[in-house]
This record gives sequence, structure tokens and C-alpha cells, in this order.
Amino acid sequence: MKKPLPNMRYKQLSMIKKLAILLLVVIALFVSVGTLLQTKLEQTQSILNDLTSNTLPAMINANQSAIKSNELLSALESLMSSNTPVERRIADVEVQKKLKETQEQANKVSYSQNELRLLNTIQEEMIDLNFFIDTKLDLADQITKKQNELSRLKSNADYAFQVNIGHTDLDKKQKTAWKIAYLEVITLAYTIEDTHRLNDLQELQRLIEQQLSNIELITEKLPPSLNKRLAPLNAAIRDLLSGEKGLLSSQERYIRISGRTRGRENFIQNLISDYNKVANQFSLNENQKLKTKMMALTNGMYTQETWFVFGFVLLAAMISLILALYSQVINRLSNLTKRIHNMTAAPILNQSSNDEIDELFQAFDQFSDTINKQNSLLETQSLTDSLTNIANRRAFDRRLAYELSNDRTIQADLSVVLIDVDFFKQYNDTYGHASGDDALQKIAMMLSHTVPNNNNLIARYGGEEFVVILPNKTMEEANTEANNIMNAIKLANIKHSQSSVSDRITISIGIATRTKGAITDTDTLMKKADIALYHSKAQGRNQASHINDIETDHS
Ligand SMILES: Nc1nc2c(ncn2[C@@H]2O[C@H](COP(=O)(O)OP(=O)(O)OP(=O)(O)O)[C@@H](O)[C@H]2O)c(=O)[nH]1
Repeated sequence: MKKPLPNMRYKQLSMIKKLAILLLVVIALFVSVGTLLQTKLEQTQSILNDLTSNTLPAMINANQSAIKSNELLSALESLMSSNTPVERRIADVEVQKKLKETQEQANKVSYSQNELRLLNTIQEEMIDLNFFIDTKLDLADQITKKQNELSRLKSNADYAFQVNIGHTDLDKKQKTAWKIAYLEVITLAYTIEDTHRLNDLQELQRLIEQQLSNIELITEKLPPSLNKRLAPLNAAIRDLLSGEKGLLSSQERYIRISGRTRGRENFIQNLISDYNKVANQFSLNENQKLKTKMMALTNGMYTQETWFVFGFVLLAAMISLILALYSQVINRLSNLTKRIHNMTAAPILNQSSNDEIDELFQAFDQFSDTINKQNSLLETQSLTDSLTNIANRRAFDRRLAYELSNDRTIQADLSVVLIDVDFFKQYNDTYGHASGDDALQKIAMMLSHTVPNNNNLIARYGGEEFVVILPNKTMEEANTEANNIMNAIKLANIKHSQSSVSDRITISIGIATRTKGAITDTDTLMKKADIALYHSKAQGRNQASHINDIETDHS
């Protein structure tokens, strides 16, 4: 059954829709993935820019700031441990230098005002600290000098003790007591320098005072000459030890200034430590920020990589899909092309997709069907005689050539029966050409009815001549068939008043047989049949002759 042609608009739309949807999906997916990748790249770029222009410099500056504050702390410790004014000055230059560097570095870091004020305070406090250290060193120098003075007084005392003044034992005893007391004072005085607590110093001062009074009491009891000699020594040691600018007073001031210096040092040290902590915290924060941004950057890179792989897989899938579609279209078109080339009516498996190609297939099927029918009709027409509607000369030639050349048919006898209407010219002349045609049609019909249909072929050989091919028929069988034909024409009883042999139409027949296994061609066989026919004519018409009989007679 003919398949109806599909609805054109619907089918075209289906194909266009398919392609359009595929194209739209491809474009949409690529735009999406592209935009996403672009966004991710921009984000990465932005993080990188931020890293290089902000985070990294901030982190470096914070680190540098922390380092500078550490250096400042070290320089302060050097200053604190300086023992001479020269050392103090050198250390101070270093502290000032580090302080300046720390301040410069601090300006590069986004510290709060507190931290900047902290540095200013340190600078101000440094002025006082330097003064305290200078004072302390100066006092230390004075104490050293007074210690030296003590040694000199001790020598003077030794010398005065040697002088031979005082003759009595009592005098000598008193003099010895004075020396012992004097030496004890000096011994006590030597411990002043090592006394660093005010309480201890006050205790020491009390002892020294006590001892000084004791010396003075001893001295008063000495003879005037001796008293006169030793009294200046007593005054000198009192002055050196407990005078307004004496050793005890210097040591006391030294202890006090040392305490203040230490306090100021600690204060400054704490300020710098505070600043140092802030700087270190800033540095840590900046490091943390860097770490976080690096993590974001790495994650961004991973995401980009994932999207890139996804995009690539998508691209491959899309290309595969397009290729599959393309190959399907090409295959189907290729099938159609083969079919057109072969012009075969055999159906080719068509994967129905209800699209334009399917439509093309169906159109081609109809076209092919029509062409095949027309060809079949033309073929039939080209092999049929239009007047008698039996096989024509062409069909006869083709069939006989086939029968004579076929390996199978060659294994049996084959006979041809050539038939010619007697005095047909006269028939035409008598009854008219149309009647002649009618007669020919009647003769053809009689032949068809007489000769069995199986394998035999009845054809119009030309004009008023007919021919019958009798495959598998021996000479005798052919002769029998010829007689049957003659009887049939006789029975047809077609009136022919001008025939010399009968008042009815008669026929003459020539028969030829190709015996089994013999090789012959159509011309040779038909020539023999023609000779036999001529023989029948010559012998008076209205008879059948077999070529073999004629040849036998002649021989
Ligand atoms: N009506 C008609 N006549 C035809 C047709 N074909 C051939 N003829 C006629 O057949 C006649 C054949 O005449 P001839 O060849 O002389 O043979 P004949 O008159 O039959 O005489 P013999 O064969 O000797 O008996 C011619 O007059 C042709 O015009 C046809 O298709 N229709």
C-alpha cells in the first residue's frame, strides 16, 4: 500500500526545529560555560591583582615593621647595658636610627593612631632615659673617684700612724685604737659601692657615722700634738663619706637614679614590646590574609579547571552529536543515492525520522513505483503485437534466442512452427483491409486457444505470418501441434471466396526442430522453418511440412 506523503509544513518544521534546537542548545551551553569561565578568570585576575598590589606589599611591610621593632628593642638593650658615656652615645645613635626606621616603616602599615603615638612617646621618653643614663654614669664616675680618694686617705692614715708621736703606753694604745677604727671606717666605705638598696645604705651610713664618731672620740683623747695631726684625717674621711657631696650621698643618688633609669628603661622596653606585639600581630594578620587569598586563588583555579574540563567534555559531546546527526543524514542520503543509481524497487531500510529526508524517501518510493510500472507497461507493450494482442516479433526473437542458448533447454528438443495465411492479399482485396485485420485477430485467437499456454510462445511473426515456439517438443509432437492448428483455423471457418484452395481461409505451415543437444542459432532454425513453409506453399498450400521430411525426400 502506498504510504501517504507526510504533511510538508510539519515535516519541514520538525527538521528545522531539530537543527535549531540543537544549535540553540550548543550556543546556549557554550555562552554559559564561556561566560562562567570568563567570570572565574576575572575573579582570579582580581585576586592576583589584589595579591600583588595590596596583600603582598602589606604583608611585607608588616613583617618589616615587626623586624624593625625587634631591632629597636635590641638597640635599647645595648643602650641599657652601656657602661661609659661613649658607649651610651654610640648606643643612642643606633637607637635613634632604629627608631627613625621603625617610624618610617610604621607609616607604610595601616596602624591605628595609638601605635603611631606609641612611637612618639618612645622618642620622647628616650630623651629622659638618656639624661638618666648620663647622670647615672656621671655618678658612677664620681663614686669611682671617691673610692680612689679612700685609698689615698688609707695611705695617709698609715703614714700618720707611723709618725712617732705620743710616748705613753696609753697614747700608743689610743693611737692603735684610732687606726683600727679608721681602717674599719674605710673597710665599711669600700662596701658602699656594692650597696644597691637604700635601706642597706642607710644602715651602712649609721654604722659609718657611729664609727666616725668613735674615731673622733678616740682622737679627742689623744695628746694635742697627735690630735692635731689626726684630726684633719678624721675631717677628711667624714667629708669624703658623709659630706654633702660625699660617697654615701653619691651612692644614694646613684641608687635613686639607677632605679629611675631602670624604671624608664622598663617603661620604654614595655612600650617597644607593646609596639612589637602590635607589629607582630599585624604581620600575622597580613600573613593570614595572604593565606586566605591564596586558598581562594587555588580554589578558583580548581573551579576553573573543573569548568574547563566540563566545557571540553561538552564540546566533545556536542561534536559527537552533530557528527552522529550528520552521519545519519549522510547514510540515509547515501542509501537514497544508491537506490536512485540502481533504480531498484526493492525497499531499502529507512530509519523513519519524519523529516525532510524521510519525505524524500517516500517521494522517491512513489516516483520509483510509477517508473517501474511505466517500465513494466512499456516492456509489455514493446513485446506485444498491437493488432492481435499476442507476442510480437521482438518477443519471439528474444525468447527463441534464450531457448537456444540456455544450458537447461538445450537438453531437450525444440520446435518452431511458422504459419502463413494463404492468399491473404486477395482477402484484403476482396473484403477490405479492416476485415483483413479482423481475420488476423481471429487467427491469433484461434492459435492462443489451440496451443497450450505452458512454456509455449505464440507470436505474430510479421504481416500475415505467425510463429509458435514449442520447447520440449519433438518433431512428431510438433507435427501434431501443427495439424491441431490447421484444424483450428479450419474450424474458425473464415470465409475467403477468392482462395484457390478453399472457400475458407487456410494456412500453410513450415516446421523445424532442433534436436536435443544440437547447437544452432535462430537464423538457421528459422531459415529451415521458412524452407519448410515455402515447401508447403509450393505443394499447394493448406498443409504443414517439416523440414526433416523435406530434407529426407530430397536426399
Ligand atoms: N489487413 C491486413 N493485411 C495485411 C497486414 N499485413 C500484411 N497484410 C497483407 O497481406 C498480404 C500478403 O500478400 P502476399 O505476400 O502476396 O501473400 P498472399 O497473398 O497471402 O499469397 P501467398 O502467401 O502466396 O498465399 C499483403 O496484401 C499485405 O497487404 C495487416 O496487418 N492487415
